[in-house]
Amino acid sequence: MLSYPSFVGYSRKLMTLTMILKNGKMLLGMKNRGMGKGKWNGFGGKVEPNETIDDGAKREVKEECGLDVISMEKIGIIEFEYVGSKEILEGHIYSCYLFSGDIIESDEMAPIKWFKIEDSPCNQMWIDHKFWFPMILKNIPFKAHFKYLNDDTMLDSTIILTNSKEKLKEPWVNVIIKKDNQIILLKNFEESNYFNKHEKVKSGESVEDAAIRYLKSHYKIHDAVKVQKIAVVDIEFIDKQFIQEINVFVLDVSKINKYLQNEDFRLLDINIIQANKLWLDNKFFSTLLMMKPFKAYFLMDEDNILCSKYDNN
Ligand SMILES: COc1nc(N)nc2c1ncn2[C@H]1C[C@H](O)[C@@H](COP(=O)(O)OP(=O)(O)OP(=O)(O)O)O1
Repeated sequence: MLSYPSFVGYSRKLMTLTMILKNGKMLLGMKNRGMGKGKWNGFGGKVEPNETIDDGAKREVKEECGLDVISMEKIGIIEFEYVGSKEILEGHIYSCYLFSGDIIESDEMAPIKWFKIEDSPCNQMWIDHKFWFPMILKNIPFKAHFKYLNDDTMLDSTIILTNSKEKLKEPWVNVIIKKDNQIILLKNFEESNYFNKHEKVKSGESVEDAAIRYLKSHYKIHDAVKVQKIAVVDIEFIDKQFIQEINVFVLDVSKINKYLQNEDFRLLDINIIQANKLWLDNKFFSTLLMMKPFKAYFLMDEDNILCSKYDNN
């Protein structure tokens, strides 16, 4: 369901961006002019007409921070689009762990500093950085598109992993019980993200049967209970070889009390859920509670969402 935009009729400008890394740190320079002025970034710029993209990347590193690249690896290609422009900036993104020489600040980039990866100055960097940097660290090839309204407002992002052999899908279920304006959480719900734990679908079992099994194992429910499948959510972790397919069912018990007698659960107001960190993102619960079937896709690095897409058709 993850569709990637195409740019027929657009011109392209080739650019490079090299992230220099060493011992858990990355080298960043503060851009003092032109594109990205006032932002910390890796080193790079436009590819010149008579050079290869790799050579352009090495030249820019030398010009902007004085270092000679000994070896580098291209990890991703990012297409940057600005609303209203018919030019795509095609950024070739490299990692470099082997280099020589001394750091020399340039007119264009100063100061230049090593930052611990976990202390990167995110709020003074391009918004897109946090979405693709995990792939640089884990050496996972990717292709991405980021659509900007202006330098500080991103409207849309798409990331696809380009090395993925077709990943296998692993079906799971989850059942949300809704009572009026409240959601029922089981005692073992994930405190951090307000969601009951998912249950794996057994081999040969339908997702519908798994949903009923899930309900029966947690609540005293009537055999004839009707659950409604509302969402299929594909969750791809960048470093796992399978995609978790969560089939999310909803059981609305607003008018039926008998299912919920003597149970060990907690009721949570939807407004409270929406004001807090939710399972996945802010849009998920509100879309779910509209009760119209939808599909969603999330690309994750541990707990961080790198890309999310909804398909409500
Ligand atoms: C739009 O979002 C961007 N995100 C990120 N992470 N990086 C970006 C974005 N737009 C541009 N960049 C990078 C790509 C290049 O590394 C530099 C821009 O290079 P510049 O335009 O300064 O190119 P130069 O050839 O160095 O420019 P001069 O002609 O001034 O030498 O930023």
